[in-house]
Amino acid sequence: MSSEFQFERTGVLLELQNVSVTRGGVPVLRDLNATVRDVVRPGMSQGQVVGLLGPSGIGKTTLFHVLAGLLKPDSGSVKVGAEGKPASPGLVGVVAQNYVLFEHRSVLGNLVIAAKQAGMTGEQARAASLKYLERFGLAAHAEKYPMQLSGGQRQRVAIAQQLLCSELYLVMDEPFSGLDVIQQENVQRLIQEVSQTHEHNTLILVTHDVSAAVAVCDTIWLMGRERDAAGAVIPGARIMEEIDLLERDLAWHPDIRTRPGYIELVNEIKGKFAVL
Ligand SMILES: Nc1ncnc2c1ncn2[C@@H]1O[C@H](COP(=O)(O)OP(=O)(O)OP(=O)(O)O)[C@@H](O)[C@H]1O
Repeated sequence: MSSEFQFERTGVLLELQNVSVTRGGVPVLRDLNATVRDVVRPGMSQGQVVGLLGPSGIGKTTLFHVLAGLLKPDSGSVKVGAEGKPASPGLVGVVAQNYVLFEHRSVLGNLVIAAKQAGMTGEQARAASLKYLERFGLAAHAEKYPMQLSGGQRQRVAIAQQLLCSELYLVMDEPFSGLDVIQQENVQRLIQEVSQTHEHNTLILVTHDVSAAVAVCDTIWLMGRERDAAGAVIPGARIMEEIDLLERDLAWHPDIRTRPGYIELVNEIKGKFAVL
């Protein structure tokens, strides 16, 4: 099936080339290759949402650190943006699972620091921060401290903060963890909104949650380990399969969870986990 939406995948925005990481003498990631291309949609500012999925212990967190520029691979490279710069903390925003914020500063203060870090003057930083607070439905909480926020509000502040201080590219660790279905749908909407604020915005979501990933992503990377001719597992994870949800017409639909093909794909991926 092909998408009912018009789109094209064009220039490379992220490239993992032969990335290998060994820990304690054991290969965790082995010669891993993957590419994110710019999704171009006529008349729309459309970003990219990639889900990084795999069974527990496969190496998702390790790859998350590599993508964030926080862990240098033993060999290979991660290049981001149209200019192919090496991934580094200033270029890549990181939304960790615990939504790290400065607890002794207000919500507005947290955002202003991030914006200044990106080189804005005080006045510009305040204006940009107020814009994000408005966009993320947080304007009424500007003067509150992080401990006075709900989990969902903290997550929105953390995303806004990272959007303010990094260029075009966010990695998020387990954004759906511990949420009920309604909260998941709110986060799903927020992710879609963020991905549509700038054409080059790319979000990479590291998650265990297959249903949520299929609901929100345009591409899924499935991590797993290869087997040798005798059937023995070869140490070190690779990206075994890239699933294009645009081609399957399973992206950008607000009613995705009820569309034909959605449940089938969720089950197909869960079935693959067992053998990865
Ligand atoms: N600092 C470390 N030293 C040695 N081994 C490590 C280290 N960090 C991770 N590992 C090993 O690397 C492998 C991958 O771990 P990682 O945390 O990346 O997996 P994961 O897919 O994120 O797991 P989960 O889904 O359970 O969080 C595991 O076998 C783990 O034991």
